Amino acid sequence: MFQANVFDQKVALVTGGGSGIGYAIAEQLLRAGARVFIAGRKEEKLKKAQESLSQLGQCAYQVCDIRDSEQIGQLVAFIKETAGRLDILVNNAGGQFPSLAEDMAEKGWNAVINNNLNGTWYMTQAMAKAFFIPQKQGTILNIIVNIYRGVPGMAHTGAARAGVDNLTKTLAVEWSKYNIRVNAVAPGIIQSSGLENYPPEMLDGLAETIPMKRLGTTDEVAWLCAFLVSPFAAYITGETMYVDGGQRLFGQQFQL
Ligand SMILES: CCCCCCCCC/C=C/C(=O)SCCNC(=O)CCNC(=O)[C@H](O)C(C)(C)COP(=O)(O)OP(=O)(O)OC[C@H]1O[C@@H](n2cnc3c(N)ncnc32)[C@H](O)[C@@H]1OP(=O)(O)O
Ligand SMILES: NC(=O)C1=CN([C@@H]2O[C@H](COP(=O)(O)OP(=O)(O)OC[C@H]3O[C@@H](n4cnc5c(N)ncnc54)[C@H](OP(=O)(O)O)[C@@H]3O)[C@@H](O)[C@H]2O)C=CC1
Repeated sequence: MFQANVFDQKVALVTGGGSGIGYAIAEQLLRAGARVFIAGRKEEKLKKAQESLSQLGQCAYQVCDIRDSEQIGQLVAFIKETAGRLDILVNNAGGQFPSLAEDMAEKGWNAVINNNLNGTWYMTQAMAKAFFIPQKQGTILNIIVNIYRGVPGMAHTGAARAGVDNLTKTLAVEWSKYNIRVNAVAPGIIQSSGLENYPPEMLDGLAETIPMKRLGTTDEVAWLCAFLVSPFAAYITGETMYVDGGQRLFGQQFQL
C-alpha cells in the first residue's frame, strides 16, 4: 500500500496537520502521491510544517479554528479555488487537559466538547456538503482517543470522543449512498508534541501499563490512517480501529 502513486490525483485535508500525529499523517499521504492541505490555529506552526512537508509534494496551509464556521467556510473556498476538489478529510485537530471530573469548570468542559465534538462535526458537515456529497465520493477519518474503558482523568474528552465514535457509525450508514466512507482511529499514548501538554510526572510509568511496554510513535498511527483512507480499505466503513499497543485491554490507566 505504500507505493508512491496510491493517492495520485487525490486531495486531502488534515486538520491539526502542523504538528504531531497530524503532521505524520500528512507526510504519509504526501509520500503516496496526495496533494495535502493542513489547517490549524497557529500560523507559525503551520508555515514551518508546510515548508518541510513541501519537500515531499504539493502541500498548502490555511489558518482555521475548527470551532469557527466562518473560518471553515474560508477553508472550503481556498480548497475549491486551489485544488477544485477534496477526496480525503482527516479530522485530527483536537485536545484537552487533565482534570478530575469534580474539578472541571463549565467553561473548561465546554471548551473541550466544542473543540473535539462540535469542531469535528462542523468541519465534517462543511466538507461533505461542499465536496463529498456533490462528488458522490470521499473518505472521512476521525482521530479520537482510547475510550474503551472510559477516560478517567479526562471525562470531557471521553464524552466528546465517544460522540465522534458514534457519529462515525451514523455517518457511515447515512452517507454510504454518496459513496462516502467514514472511519475512526483511536490512538493509545503516542510520543508526540501533544504530550508536552501534560506534566511529566503524569506520564511517568505509563509505559508499564501498556502490554507492549512502550508508547506508540506518530508514524505507527499514520500508517493505519493512510491505510484507512486508501483504496485498500475500500470495504471498511463505520469502524473504529485502536492503535494502542494493547493498552485498552490491560493495566491501570489512572491512579484513583
Ligand atoms: C489523566 C490521564 C493522563 C494520561 C496522560 C496521557 C494522555 C494521552 C492521551 C491524549 C493525548 C492527547 O490528546 S495529546 C494532544 C494534546 N493537545 C492539546 O491538548 C492541544 C489542544 N488543546 C487545547 O487547545 C486546549 O486544551 C483546549 C481546552 C481543548 C482548547 O483551548 P481554548 O484555547 O479554547 O481554551 P482555553 O482558553 O485555553 O481554556 C478554556 C477553559 O478551559 C479550562 N482549562 C483549559 N486548560 C486547563 C488546564 N490545564 N487545567 C484546568 N482547566 C483548564 C479553563 O476553564 C479555561 O478557562 P479559563 O480558566 O477562563 O482560562
Ligand atoms: N498524543 C497522544 O498520545 C494522543 C493524541 N490523540 C489525539 O490526536 C490528535 C493529535 O494530537 P497530537 O499530535 O498528539 O497533539 P498536538 O497537540 O501536536 O496536535 C493537536 C493539533 O490540533 C490542532 N488543533 C487543536 N485545536 C484546534 C482547533 N480548535 N482548530 C484547529 N486546530 C486545532 C493543533 O494546532 P494549533 O495549535 O495550531 O491549533 C495541533 O496541530 C488530537 O486530537 C489528540 O487529542 C489521541 C490519543 C492519544
